[in-house]
Amino acid sequence: MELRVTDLACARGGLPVLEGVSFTVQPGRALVLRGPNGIGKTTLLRTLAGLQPPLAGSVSVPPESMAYAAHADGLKATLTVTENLGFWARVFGTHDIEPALQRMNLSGLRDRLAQNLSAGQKRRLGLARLLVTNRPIWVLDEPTVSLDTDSVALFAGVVHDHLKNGGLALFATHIELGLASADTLDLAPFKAKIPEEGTGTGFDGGFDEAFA
Ligand SMILES: Nc1ncnc2c1ncn2[C@@H]1O[C@H](COP(=O)(O)OP(=O)(O)OP(=O)(O)O)[C@@H](O)[C@H]1O
Repeated sequence: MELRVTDLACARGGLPVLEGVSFTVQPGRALVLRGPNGIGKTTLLRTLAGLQPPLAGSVSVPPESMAYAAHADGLKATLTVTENLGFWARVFGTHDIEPALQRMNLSGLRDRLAQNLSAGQKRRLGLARLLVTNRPIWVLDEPTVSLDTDSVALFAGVVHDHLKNGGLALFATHIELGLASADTLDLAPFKAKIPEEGTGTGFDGGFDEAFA
């Protein structure tokens, strides 16, 4: 199943962020979204994953085909590693969590509460969740944050296998994952022209600048 995005426009906090975004990702391929902080990588991924509606344009596959992993790991703090994975396996209709535990090197931590995991271990659990979703399209926002070198390599291997099995992946990341088949898309040309620009206030319409 290919992912085709056509003339997509998206907004955050009521302001247009990106417009005219078009690309296609074929099965077995990965696309890395690039661009400076605040350009709209997270906003685009959230829109693709169906967490917010687009302002315009279309996405060729439904959100139900996608597994989305955001900055926040979305873990249940008071459940153990296996309970967390079991929960997600039930949500996504799969059963066997053992391969995911082993693949993300979590077997030795299976009975630890999620709240007692280190940042990198939490991240590995968040990524193990991808493996129990059984969904063909992975939409990943900065998936390697907090991971050490070994864990980044582990994760790259998991993504590689996903692509080899006909899945596809979309990332926002500044880290080089060493995936031979990864293409990149620079989002700078798609920055939305917003009315606040050029009013002489020096404020470019972004909220992060307002609170800096
Ligand atoms: N909840 C929000 N309400 C209002 N504006 C927001 C909100 N979240 C983000 N924004 C703004 O929307 C714009 C796009 O943010 P987004 O998080 O998509 O960028 P990004 O490219 O993912 O950035 P980074 O590389 O820093 O993660 C930024 O100007 C940001 O300040």
